[in-house]
Amino acid sequence: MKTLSHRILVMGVSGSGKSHIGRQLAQTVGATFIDGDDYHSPANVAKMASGTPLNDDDRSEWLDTLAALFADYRARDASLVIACSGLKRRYRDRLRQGDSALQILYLEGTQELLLERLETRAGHFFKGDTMLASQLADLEPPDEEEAFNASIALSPMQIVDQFAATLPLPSRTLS
Ligand SMILES: Nc1ncnc2c1ncn2[C@@H]1O[C@H](COP(=O)(O)OP(=O)(O)O)[C@@H](O)[C@H]1O
Ligand SMILES: O=C(O)[C@H](O)[C@@H](O)[C@H](O)[C@H](O)COP(=O)(O)O
Repeated sequence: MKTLSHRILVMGVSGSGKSHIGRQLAQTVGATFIDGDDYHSPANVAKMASGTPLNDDDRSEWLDTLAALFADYRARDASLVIACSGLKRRYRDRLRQGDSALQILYLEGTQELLLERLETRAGHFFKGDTMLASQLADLEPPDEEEAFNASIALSPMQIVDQFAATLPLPSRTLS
């Protein structure tokens, strides 16, 4: 009996709600939650904390580590939600590794609302409007083929419920 499992990427710029909503989504669909930021190297964290945006090279090993986690859970038919900025299309293709079943939730918001969210968030290494501007500059928004797009003006549960409704039921078993 094959059980449907999910691999889900929650993407967006800093402050879009990836960690907060990704955690709630994982609970809703019965998946493990991994915050991609926990896998940044100390050098990357120090670089961002100093106000210097990451570049493609900085992100390379980090993306491969997260891609390996998706592949491991897929091989075990286990459900996983990863919160990861996934700013560029080629980053998301790297995380997907040809897994057409990988689902993407894209959290979209205005720069004003994003800044407001970053200001309300305490004790995070990622700060400042220049850093957010660099993220928005790097962002290649997915189209509707690639991702489900949710406005961060909605409540976390509204976003989770809307996205979860698009998924095949994870508990349904297939004979
Ligand atoms: N939909 C939402 N509505 C209101 N506040 C939110 C929403 N999503 C996230 N937040 C809050 O916004 C801040 C940034 O969320 P976070 O998950 O840290 O974003 P990211 O991981 O994308 O940087 C946190 O204080 C979080 O509690
Ligand atoms: O790709 C990047 O430049 C980083 O991953 C960045 O997008 C990420 O957002 C920061 O690590 C801050 O973490 P939060 O997104 O949780 O604010």
